[in-house]
Amino acid sequence: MTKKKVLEHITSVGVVAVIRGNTAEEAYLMSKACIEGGLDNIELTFTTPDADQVIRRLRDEFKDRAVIGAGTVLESLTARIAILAGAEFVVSPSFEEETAKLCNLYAIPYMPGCMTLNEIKEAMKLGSDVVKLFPGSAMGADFVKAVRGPMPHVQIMPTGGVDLDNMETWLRNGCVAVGIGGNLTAPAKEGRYDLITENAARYVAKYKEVRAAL
Ligand SMILES: O=C(O)C(=O)C[C@H](O)[C@H](O)COP(=O)(O)O
Repeated sequence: MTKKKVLEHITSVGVVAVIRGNTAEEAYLMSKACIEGGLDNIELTFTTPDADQVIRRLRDEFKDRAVIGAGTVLESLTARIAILAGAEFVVSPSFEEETAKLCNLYAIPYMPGCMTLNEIKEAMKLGSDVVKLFPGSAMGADFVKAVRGPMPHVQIMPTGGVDLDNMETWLRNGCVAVGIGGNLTAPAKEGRYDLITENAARYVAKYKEVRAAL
């Protein structure tokens, strides 16, 4: 998929599943459960053991059904490994210039975590079409509304503490998408992947409902 199509897909589904597995198998099963629930933007984080192999496995199995990216990419070497494994987008908890350049070189969307206007500006100057607000819970949805005053063109995706209850406020304040980890995948602790599928379907439906009302 082209960079443009990946970004369109992320912002049209509006929800990114942040997958942080204790094992590679758990991360694979979490991702599969989300895709089965219609949440087909998968951010496979690099705290997961053998994350690159999980990305490759997901790409092989779901390449026509889902967009598979990499999360918790702390530096450009990890970004390159992720891209070689098939990652179609790259997410970091902070902004990292070398990673931005590397992603641009391979035409891969880079969504870095930003907490200040200067970080957002630097990320956009280096080609990030969507910036992640992280940790979203520490900043709050009012931050997004305020930033979009002077910068109405900025596309923000909050991550960290987003759930089914506060998602609407984030979207109403101007976010283009949200990233959701723990609140989506918690049932994996009891091996209840069926509940992850249900959660995923709820998040996708909620996004559609809120977007239609905006
Ligand atoms: O490391 C990254 O690149 C990340 O994307 C961090 C994640 O956004 C959060 O770990 C998800 O936070 P929760 O939804 O509260 O579980």
